Amino acid sequence: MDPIISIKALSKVYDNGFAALNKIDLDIHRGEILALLGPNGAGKTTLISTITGIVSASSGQVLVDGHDNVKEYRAARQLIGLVPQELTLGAFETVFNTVSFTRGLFGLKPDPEYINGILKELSLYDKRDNQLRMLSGGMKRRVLIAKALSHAPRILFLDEPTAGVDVELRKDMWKIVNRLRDSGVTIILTTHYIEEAEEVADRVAVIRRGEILLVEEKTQLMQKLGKKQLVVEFKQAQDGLPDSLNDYDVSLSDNGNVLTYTYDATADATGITKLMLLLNEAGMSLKDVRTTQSSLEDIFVNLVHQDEPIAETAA
Ligand SMILES: Nc1ncnc2c1ncn2[C@@H]1O[C@H](COP(=O)(O)OP(=O)(O)OP(=O)(O)O)[C@@H](O)[C@H]1O
Repeated sequence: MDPIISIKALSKVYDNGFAALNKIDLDIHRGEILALLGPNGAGKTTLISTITGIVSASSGQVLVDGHDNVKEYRAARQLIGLVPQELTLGAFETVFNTVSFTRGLFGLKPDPEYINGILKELSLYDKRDNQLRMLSGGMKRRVLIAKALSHAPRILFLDEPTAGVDVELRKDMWKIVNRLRDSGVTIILTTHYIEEAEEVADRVAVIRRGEILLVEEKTQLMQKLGKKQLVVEFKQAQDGLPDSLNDYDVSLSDNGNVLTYTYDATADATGITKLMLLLNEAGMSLKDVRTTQSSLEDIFVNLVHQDEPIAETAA
């Protein structure tokens, strides 16, 4: 199937000479949830802004369902809903009118029933006649989501949707994301909450210094890069390990009380059965055994912070 968004050699150099995107190539599949992960300043917002036409690219091309996002801006933009990171709303308009007006900007006929449905889903319905300036920050964020959905877009961009929002909104947001996904909407989100990406995304793209480091199915990424460890606790501390374990990636810790074996969980033979036999033969009695698996967060930190000092994390 054709990608719904096709990005080719996309670069952005800001007026001050800073290169925020460097020849990005990325295909976004129809109906997927793609999480864009990257440290602060990696270029996530610039990428989203360039695709949605808020920022102009320095070179390269973006096709949105076949429409060039510059030459056929209206056709491309029509397909896209964007929930920006910043609260960008007027003050005196009412909730309902703001959302309805945004729909009108896309050249669509008013549809109060549809708009009211969105407002209900976002717990904004009883505030529909309130002026925006009367709303709390969380409620304003809900209005931004309602605006983004006002023209029933086929593609939804969420830039840091849950940064600083309360638990209720986070839950509502994932409910909406799931409903949209079930109806075939493609969703691209940036997040600092890696466990969120781990939970909701189908694919993960890691971006660093304006370059895509990798883009991969989440489950494959975790299998490929995720290491599994078997942790064995002994009944008695061990002075060292027998030679029979020389071929194993094992280490002793905790004053000889704990052995850790790192293995590839995707391999046909993990070596665990043999290892257990060898430990038994060596007379090493076990008190406890458990396994641990590296999370997407471990993988991400390893990837992104290779050869550079640890950057700031969560916004
Ligand atoms: N208008 C601008 N002019 C010059 N540099 C800019 C401009 N906007 C962003 N940048 C720089 O481009 C880089 C990428 O910024 P961007 O906001 O895209 O990153 P991000 O990955 O979204 O970061 P964060 O996670 O902090 O939101 C940063 O170094 C930023 O300082």
